[in-house]
Amino acid sequence: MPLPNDERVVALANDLLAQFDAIFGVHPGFRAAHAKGALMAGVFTPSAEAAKLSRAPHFNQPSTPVRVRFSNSTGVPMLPDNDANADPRGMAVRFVLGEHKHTDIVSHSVDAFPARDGYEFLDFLKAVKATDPANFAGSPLEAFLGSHPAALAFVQIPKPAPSSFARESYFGVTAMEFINADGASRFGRYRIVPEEGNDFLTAEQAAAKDANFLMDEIHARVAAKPAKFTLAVQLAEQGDVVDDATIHWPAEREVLTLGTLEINAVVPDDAAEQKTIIFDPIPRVDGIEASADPLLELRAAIYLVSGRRRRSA
Ligand code: HEM
Repeated sequence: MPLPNDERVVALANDLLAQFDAIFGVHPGFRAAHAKGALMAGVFTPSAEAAKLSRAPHFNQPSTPVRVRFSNSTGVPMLPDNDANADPRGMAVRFVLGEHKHTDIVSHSVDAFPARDGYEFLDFLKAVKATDPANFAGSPLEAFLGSHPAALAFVQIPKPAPSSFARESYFGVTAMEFINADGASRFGRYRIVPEEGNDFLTAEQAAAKDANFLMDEIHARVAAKPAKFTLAVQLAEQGDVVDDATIHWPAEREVLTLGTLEINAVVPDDAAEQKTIIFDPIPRVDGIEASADPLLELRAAIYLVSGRRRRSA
């Protein structure tokens, strides 16, 4: 997972990291975003259709071990699981293809993102930091949302707390390019859907929960029986915009099942492994390429910078 060659991307990643620090505080040894999480182990089994879409190894071999990290939003490591700022939740998946060989999916629980690129996201974060929620009228955030419809739509999407990390759906948001053994290519966006279906809490139910209810629940659930998800991909048609995460494709686009994720074990040295593992939004595997969405290269840079800082703390 190298840093991009483009110095502007690396500089932007550092500016964004500084902005996360300004909003959430610096918490050595933790992620600058999605700081609180739980790391699990499991296995991915592909569907027969997966190999027709992509020649990537995990879509063509019988099964592949995975690491899965569920997380709360924000860079606050002790954030209560029932805090309204803990949504969207995160789900990061690593397909372990060999020693030092892997490919990842980094997804969250809304099918949207507030900004088209990192510069716009930085402006959004600056407006958040400069705004007192108690005095929203006339604030920098009100002005930003008034002139950025995708950001307004993102903040207005309901984000109820799930009853379990295993009762929530997760979305890759940015498009990837899938290439099969014949060289045929299709663009698509990942979605990860729980086998037991979505289940959300009302605000009153969430308020009655304790601060670690989701972390405790997923540990207990996985110790008792596997948590299962369907990995799917929404496929773009000719002419769909594939390099802008703020533009949605029509709901009727085909959704292809790629396989089943079965999470069946708690990682013994959870805290230490969470500190070490750095998920990568760019696939870096034969058969799946990053689209030209500018969020991808930028995210790869900031996850690496944030991850190296965490490891050295
Ligand atoms: C400009 C856009 C974005 C920025 C600047 C950003 C920033 C960050 C940072 C700094 C981290 C911590 C990385 C680490 O220390 O390992 C992180 C983690 C994460 N982000 Fe983003 N992010 C962006 C977009 C997104 C999008 C579009 C999604 C969902 C599709 C997403 C989902 C996540 C998740 C799930 C994690 C936790 C990964 C883990 O468990 O290690 N982010 N993000």
